[in-house]
Amino acid sequence: MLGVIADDVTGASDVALALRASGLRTVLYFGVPDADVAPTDGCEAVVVALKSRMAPPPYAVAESLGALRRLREHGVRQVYFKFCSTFDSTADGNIGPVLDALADALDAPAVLLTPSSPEHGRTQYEGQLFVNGVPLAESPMRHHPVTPMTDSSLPRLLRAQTDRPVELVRWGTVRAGADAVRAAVAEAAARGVRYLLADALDVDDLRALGHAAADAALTAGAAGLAGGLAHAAPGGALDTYEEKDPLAAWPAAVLSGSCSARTLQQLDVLRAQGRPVYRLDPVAEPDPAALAGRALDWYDALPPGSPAGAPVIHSSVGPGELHAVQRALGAERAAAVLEEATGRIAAGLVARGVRRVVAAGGETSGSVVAALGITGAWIGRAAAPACRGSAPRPAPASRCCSSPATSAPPTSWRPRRHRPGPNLPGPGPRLRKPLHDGPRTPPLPRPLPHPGTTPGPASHPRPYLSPSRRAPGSPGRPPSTRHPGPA
Ligand SMILES: Nc1ncnc2c1ncn2[C@@H]1O[C@H](COP(=O)(O)OP(=O)(O)O)[C@@H](O)[C@H]1O
Ligand SMILES: O=C(O)[C@@H](O)C(=O)COP(=O)(O)O
Repeated sequence: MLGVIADDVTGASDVALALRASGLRTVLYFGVPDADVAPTDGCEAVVVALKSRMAPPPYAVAESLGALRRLREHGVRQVYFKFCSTFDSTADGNIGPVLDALADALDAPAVLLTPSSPEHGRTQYEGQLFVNGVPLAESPMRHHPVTPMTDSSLPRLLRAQTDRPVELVRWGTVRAGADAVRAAVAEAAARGVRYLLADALDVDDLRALGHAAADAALTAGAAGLAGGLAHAAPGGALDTYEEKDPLAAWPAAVLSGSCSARTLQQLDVLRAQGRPVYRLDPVAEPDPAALAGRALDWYDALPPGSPAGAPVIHSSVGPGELHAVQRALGAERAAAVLEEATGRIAAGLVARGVRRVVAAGGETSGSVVAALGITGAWIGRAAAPACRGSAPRPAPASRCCSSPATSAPPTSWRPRRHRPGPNLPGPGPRLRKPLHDGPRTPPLPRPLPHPGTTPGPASHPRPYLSPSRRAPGSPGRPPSTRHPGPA
């Protein structure tokens, strides 16, 4: 069984989707599963979503090792560390430190890795990372609010984060197939090389790499290589999806904290459709609870039965406005205020009857999932490229987390009509069984208390919020909101 440790929520759902699309019955946990949960019953792949991408390295390492321990207790022998296809990180980490810790724990001699994910427009050639054909440092990722990427050289980026030797597996070797890659890895490992960044331009390259790493204890990368590994994995028999659409017809809302170029395009489309749109302004109101309160007041004032479509609450802005906010509040504080406020808004919307939350942004989705107390999910069909539907437990809302970086251009995406909170009937539709996977699907996992939280169904993963990222007086985590009816 394959175990995946992912550094954020959207990355985790991205990789889970890649595994599911390759036919592996895949379960996704938000946070490290509790010790007495048997997440592997009936699963061929288990994904643990952490919120460690932007945390201090020691926290990211500890969380990743906690996830590894739990996965191993449940029979996982092969581990994939999922990081972002745009290598989102700082010079301190967290990709290098987490790789080092996992490689030591698994006694992995040399680790094959690549952020290449051609399905999402990411390719690696001669160790350079391209985003839709543009070098990473020239792509919109250079403006990321927290991890701006200003270098396209993957060896240079990784070497800044680890002392261990890093080399490339060049495209010619990858193209020569799995045996050639295996030989190159063995030869490099014998010379003491520890990380091999593999070029990959298309799905055939990723499959060659997946087959080459089929027996490796540790492999790493984005969703692309995970798909290659799944292709090489035994099992993979789950080839049909139930046709039911779990996301249809329930009250919906869109929450966006991503400032990616793609998200801004998507928001433009929603505005052009005439949807009610509310922008969070953390400079005008830096208290997360009050900021959330203002947004919920706006939501409550929407006319009942508005045909305009699902309302949108966002903080997404282009680079100019982003820098203005960050100058006023500091980048970390702005992010912390907005993440906490967005979690509170998600909880408030669910309390008002919203049952479908579309969340844009990895950190943002992490806050939403934590605030809603969603602890695990079976993976369903992609609602759109890089936009995942899942059936969560406990189930205050169905959700769909979108990775702005990898999601589809905004063409026809159209959440259903908005039905405002005050006039809603009681509980929304219930999820009677895991969606999509049909009769062979095992029962959903029990709720997963995060280490350090009170065990039991009311607890949920605690996202990382360092004291410096918390707004003054903020508890660091919004209160959990329970579904008004049974899950
Ligand atoms: N207007 C804003 N000003 C400052 N920071 C912002 C603003 N809007 C969003 N952010 C922060 O930027 C970060 C975006 O990260 P994330 O949600 O992971 O999106 P992405 O998937 O695009 O990386 C979050 O921490 C979010 O709170
Ligand atoms: O690999 C990717 O690009 C995605 O799976 C991913 O990690 C998305 O992160 P966000 O852009 O923060 O949503």
